[in-house]
Amino acid sequence: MADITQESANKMFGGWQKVFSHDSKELKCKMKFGVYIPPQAESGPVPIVYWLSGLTCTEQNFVTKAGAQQYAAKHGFLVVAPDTSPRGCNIEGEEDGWDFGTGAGFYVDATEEKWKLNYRMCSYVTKELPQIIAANFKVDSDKSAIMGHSMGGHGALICALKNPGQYKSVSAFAPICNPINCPWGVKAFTGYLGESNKEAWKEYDACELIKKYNGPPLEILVDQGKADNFLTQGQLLPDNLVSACAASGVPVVMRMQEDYDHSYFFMATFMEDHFNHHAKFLN
Ligand SMILES: N[C@@H](CCC(=O)N[C@@H](CS)C(=O)NCC(=O)O)C(=O)O
Repeated sequence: MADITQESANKMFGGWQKVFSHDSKELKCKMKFGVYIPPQAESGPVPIVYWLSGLTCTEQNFVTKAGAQQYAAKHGFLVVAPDTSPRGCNIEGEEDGWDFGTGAGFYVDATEEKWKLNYRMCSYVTKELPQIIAANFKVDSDKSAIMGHSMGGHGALICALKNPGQYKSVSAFAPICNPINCPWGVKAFTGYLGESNKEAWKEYDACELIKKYNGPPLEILVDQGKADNFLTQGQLLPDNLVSACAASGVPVVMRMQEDYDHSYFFMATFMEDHFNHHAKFLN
């Protein structure tokens, strides 16, 4: 294995849940990521599913709480779960809040002076990490999918929309659908991309990117809990995604789930459906 260090390994559903660390060239710091290696990887290259987590998460939240490994084992998918931001870069203000800086990279490549050296999560997820996975695991990179939760749901949508063809399918749980119009997104984009450059903001907004998407057909699956406190606070704006998809002819299945909240309990409940969705395009 080149350039990555195994931090942990646990046998699970016939495969292995592992965590690796490495020195990221994009982020210029040490990063960790989780990899579930399904039993099928012993006999040949397998498809890859990338998972992007939400605010405050590390690579651990998905690994320990989503219950996804059983479905990855069933379908034979390698599942990669990176951290949500650079860590320990000693940038002034990095640790001041839970919705900006550490744990809140927002999957953008920052352009503001203070952040632009390290906060390059878009390039990390779509370029550096896929290269590392291809170099170190028995995978078929042409068969990649991406999914995520909340800030990571936003990340999954924009990664798929900005890189036509790189991901065969995309899905999300409670994604931040329209960050340029919600408080979390406005705070993050102001900080990372600058207050005045609204055109740059649009390059990281799923509702804006859908308007100009011109790649292979994408069928988006979204689950959203109706009892999600961040839905009521206007952070997620799923209706805006449905409208943007309708206007652009991009198919989206938006499932509003009665009584479910924003947590991993909600996601674990519907995780199997998301893996079945990706299996339609990866197998
Ligand atoms: N910072 C708030 C909320 C943060 C939050 O809900 N984060 C979501 C993603 S937006 C999450 O996945 N948290 C970690 C977990 O539930 O394991 C808190 O800690 O109460």
